[in-house]
Amino acid sequence: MVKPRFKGKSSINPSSSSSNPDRPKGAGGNNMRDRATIKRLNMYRQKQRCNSRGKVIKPLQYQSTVAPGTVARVEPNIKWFANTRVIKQSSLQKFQEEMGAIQKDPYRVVMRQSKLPMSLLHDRVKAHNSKVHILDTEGFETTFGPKAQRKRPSLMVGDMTDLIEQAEASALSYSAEKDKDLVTEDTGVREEVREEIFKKGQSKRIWGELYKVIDSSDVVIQVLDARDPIGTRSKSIETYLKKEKPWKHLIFVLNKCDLIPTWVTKRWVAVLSQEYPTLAFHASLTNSFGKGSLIQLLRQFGKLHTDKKQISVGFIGYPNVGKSSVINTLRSKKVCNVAPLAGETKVWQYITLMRRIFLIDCPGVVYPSEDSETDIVLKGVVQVEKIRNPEEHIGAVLERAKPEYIQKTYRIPTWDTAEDFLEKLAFRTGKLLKGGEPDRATVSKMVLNDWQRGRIPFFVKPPGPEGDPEELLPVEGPSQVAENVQEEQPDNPDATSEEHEEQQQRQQRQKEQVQKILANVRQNFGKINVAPEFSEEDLVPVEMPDLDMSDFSSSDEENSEEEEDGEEDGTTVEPADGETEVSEPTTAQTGKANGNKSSREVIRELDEKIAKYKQFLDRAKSKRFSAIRIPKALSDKAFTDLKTKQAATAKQAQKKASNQRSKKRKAEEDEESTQPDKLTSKQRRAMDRAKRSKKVGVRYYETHNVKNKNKNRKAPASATDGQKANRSKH
Ligand SMILES: Nc1nc2c(ncn2[C@@H]2O[C@H](COP(=O)(O)OP(=O)(O)OP(=O)(O)O)[C@@H](O)[C@H]2O)c(=O)[nH]1
Repeated sequence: MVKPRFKGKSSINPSSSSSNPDRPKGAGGNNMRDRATIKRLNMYRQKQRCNSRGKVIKPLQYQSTVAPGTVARVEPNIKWFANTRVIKQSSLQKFQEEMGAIQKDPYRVVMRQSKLPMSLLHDRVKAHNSKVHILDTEGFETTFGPKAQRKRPSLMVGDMTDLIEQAEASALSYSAEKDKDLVTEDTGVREEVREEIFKKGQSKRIWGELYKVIDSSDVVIQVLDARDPIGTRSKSIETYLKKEKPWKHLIFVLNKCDLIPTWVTKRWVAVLSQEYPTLAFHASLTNSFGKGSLIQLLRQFGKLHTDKKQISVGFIGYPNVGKSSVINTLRSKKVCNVAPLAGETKVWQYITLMRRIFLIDCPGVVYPSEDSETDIVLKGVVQVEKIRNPEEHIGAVLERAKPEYIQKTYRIPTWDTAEDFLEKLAFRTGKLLKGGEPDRATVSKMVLNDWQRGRIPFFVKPPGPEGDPEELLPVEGPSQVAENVQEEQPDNPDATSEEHEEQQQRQQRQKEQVQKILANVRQNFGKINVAPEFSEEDLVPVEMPDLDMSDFSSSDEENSEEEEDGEEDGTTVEPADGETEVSEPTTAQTGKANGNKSSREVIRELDEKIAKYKQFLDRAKSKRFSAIRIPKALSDKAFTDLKTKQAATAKQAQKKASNQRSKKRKAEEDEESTQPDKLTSKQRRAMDRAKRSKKVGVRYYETHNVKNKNKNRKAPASATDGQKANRSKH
């Protein structure tokens, strides 16, 4: 009987295909691929098969999964045990004893510790509460005795009573509100996470930019908003500069002085000068204030660093305080982008002011503080368009600004609440939604924009009672700063007395230099053009020492002088600019000078001055300047003085003119008698006209009398021309 053949599927593939790893030997000739190569090649070639619905029906090799619960076996491999060494207990003990002895011996060293199983030397499991065996390694005498050499831990207290006192003091000063670790009952109410827009100016990148600017600057200028100098000031950066970079000069620039009354500027300058040199500033390309003083100050600082090729001046400060605007004002052109939106400056940038002075603009930085969202909005850090609920901040605006300013700005006489105010404003301005509903959001944005751009008069009152600040707060800036300079010098205990003396002398010299620099910078605040109209209540008369006609054209003069100053020649010019208090010609002096001039020149000068004065007043009216508050008596005096002077000079001029006229007439008559008879009357008139110097009214006659005008055109330009024409006719 024939044995039945095995009908099941054989695991060995008998085919002689080159892709068959099981193919019989010699089927592919002598140069046959081995089994492993064929398997690898097959692996590369394989493709996953899916059904029409995209479900995998044949996974790739090595990607197949087995059903859960399937018992799979892993092939044991000798390689798993390759790195394991087995050691007998007796060998381990020997190792521990011998190595332990060597390790304890201070005169011997265990070499190649990383190659040896050093962990076997120590107990694997250490007791959690194991004692510190100090006495195992050190003797009692050197550890605890009176001759103890062991370092003591530095404790906050010396003895028990100290500890008790301290504990009592800290218990008294404890406040549950500040305790971050206090476990409180969860009421389910959570503070809403601050929106991203309120974190503007606080990013790591911006702080990085700030430190880059500080590191690169020799003089750091902190620009403050005059409306709220303390709110836009960073004490932390000041302390950082004082501690870490004491050799850098820090100055405050109180910008936007045009938005606050002059007495407030004066007072803030006095207050802030007690800590750092402070300058009032109004950034504007056409009507600036403080530019001359600042340039002058920078030049003087440049002189202090004669060892350097140039000095860099970094402008730091809160967003939107006007850092870029100050730089543009100093350069008298737009070199930095400026916008009423915070965060316009994105990265630091270098600007050359002069050959030896570079300016660095820095993005605005928001310093860590406890400011609420409303505070942040009102300081102008957030773009109004991005605020989700602008209505929420209107209450604060109405609280901070005086009602009369709000009434004047928006022409709304009364309101009860912020909502009521918004409704009334929406109706007044026609900002209505469908169905006549007031559009509170739009109106709120409008108010916030006005606030940020300084259209609503507002300022934080400086400390101290109202009045002339100079009487109340003596400006101690220079001496104070000089003291700071002295303080900032690091102590050097090893220095010899000679070195010490030298150091002191150097300090003294530096002190004197800084004092001299700051003594030069005195500003005449009377020249600030204050834009908003403040009420009488907010205005305190400020003394204006040099109130002369020239004051009204100050900005132009100042600019021109500064341009001279700002020449890139690097030479130093002694301080002399319009708004710094340099002695200006008094009226008496000008009067004296006038005496030497001809009356016509005097009249022209006076006319020019009157024109300038008129122009200034027109500008003031159109911009609704409360401007320089000139005490009425003073302005009346200035006017009457001017009028009498003008009248006197006019009379003089008239007299002289009539004298001259009669003289001229005589001369003409004489001339006429000597003239040749040949000339016709027409020619004579033409000659006369050519000879005669132009008088007032001549031009009017020429241009308005059409008949004469035509004649004039036809007439030859000069007598000689006329003669030539005649000759050619003949
Ligand atoms: N009234 C008035 N406005 C000013 C003055 N200086 C700057 N501004 C305005 O303030 C706004 C902000 O000025 P920027 O120079 O862009 O301020 P910034 O500090 O550089 O702002 P960031 O780029 O955010 O750091 C602009 O709309 C300026 O016109 C000033 O002296 N008076």
